[in-house]
Amino acid sequence: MMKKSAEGNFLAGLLRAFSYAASGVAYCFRTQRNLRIHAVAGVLALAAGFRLGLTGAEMGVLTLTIAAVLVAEMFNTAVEALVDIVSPGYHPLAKVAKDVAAGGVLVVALMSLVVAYVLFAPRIM
Ligand SMILES: Nc1ncnc2c1ncn2[C@@H]1O[C@H](COP(=O)(O)OP(=O)(O)OP(=O)(O)O)[C@@H](O)[C@H]1O
Repeated sequence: MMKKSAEGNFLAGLLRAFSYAASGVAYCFRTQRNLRIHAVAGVLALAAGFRLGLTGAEMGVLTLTIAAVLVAEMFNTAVEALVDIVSPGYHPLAKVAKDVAAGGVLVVALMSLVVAYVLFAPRIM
């Protein structure tokens, strides 16, 4: 009896954690235009990958690259929210935090263009 209720608590906790995480994803999609643009670009890239016959490993690399861009956008959103709580007024370190988080998104987005070129250029040319 005790064991069953412990399992129930475990499952309920797991479900609760999942629903918090899902609401974080939903928040980002609702409020972040760049994330929506990146997600659409990612879906188009995956469709093009299937159409052009990328191998399984290539599709894996493409998927991980798309995920890296989306995750960077989400962490950027989290950093922005934290900075806005901690430092609603101007602070040079708040600027550093936001600029570095945005820079991380820029780096991974630029690298994703390189990955797209390496994967798609040989198929297209
Ligand atoms: N509290 C602050 N102190 C100092 N500089 C800030 C502060 N808040 C924002 N900034 C500067 O303004 C820039 C834009 O900040 P903002 O919060 O508007 O983010 P954003 O990049 O426009 O993101 P989004 O439009 O997705 O909310 C930051 O990158 C940073 O350089």
